[in-house]
Amino acid sequence: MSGGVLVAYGTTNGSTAQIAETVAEVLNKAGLQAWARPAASVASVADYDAVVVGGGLYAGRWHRHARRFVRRHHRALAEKPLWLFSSGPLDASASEKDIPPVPGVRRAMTRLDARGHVTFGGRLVEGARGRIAKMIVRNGKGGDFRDFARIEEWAQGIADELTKDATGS
Ligand SMILES: Cc1cc2nc3c(=O)[nH]c(=O)nc-3n(C[C@H](O)[C@H](O)[C@H](O)COP(=O)(O)O)c2cc1C
Repeated sequence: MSGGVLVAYGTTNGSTAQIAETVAEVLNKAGLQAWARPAASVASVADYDAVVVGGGLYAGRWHRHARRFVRRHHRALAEKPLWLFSSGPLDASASEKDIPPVPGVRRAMTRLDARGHVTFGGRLVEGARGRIAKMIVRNGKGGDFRDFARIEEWAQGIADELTKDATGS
């Protein structure tokens, strides 16, 4: 590994960004170079050895910046080790069972031959942007359902796989 790992994310209220930062931190601690970046800010993925893409879920779809990212860079992504994650459910379900990718993300996985996908719980708290978001919080249905132990464990799996690729062992 020389070019490092890009962890690109699409977020509205910042919680997916924090998941991406955590993934990058675990990869860095494992001795890989990794950077978490907003998906909309990435001009090219050519210089990275591997990519992780994450998006918050909105109305059954990935955040539009994550969708655009995989569309725009699909040729290059198809050639690299790639993992995807989604962040959404505002309950404990994502910690209790494996939640499959939404249809659009499943299609991206197949097209790009992604190595894995996981759905993490989401977060929606006071100050969230948007009318519906505010309504959900006001009705007491918000909260922080991100499971950082699970996020770290998933990221460690990526680190192990990339290290194995690099050493050939
Ligand atoms: C308008 C709206 C629609 C949402 N739709 C979904 C959904 O379809 N599936 C889901 O699991 N979570 C859904 N959520 C929850 C968000 O995905 C969750 O809050 C997530 O953590 C947001 O990520 P972000 O903070 O990075 O933007 C929705 C939230 C809002 C406000």
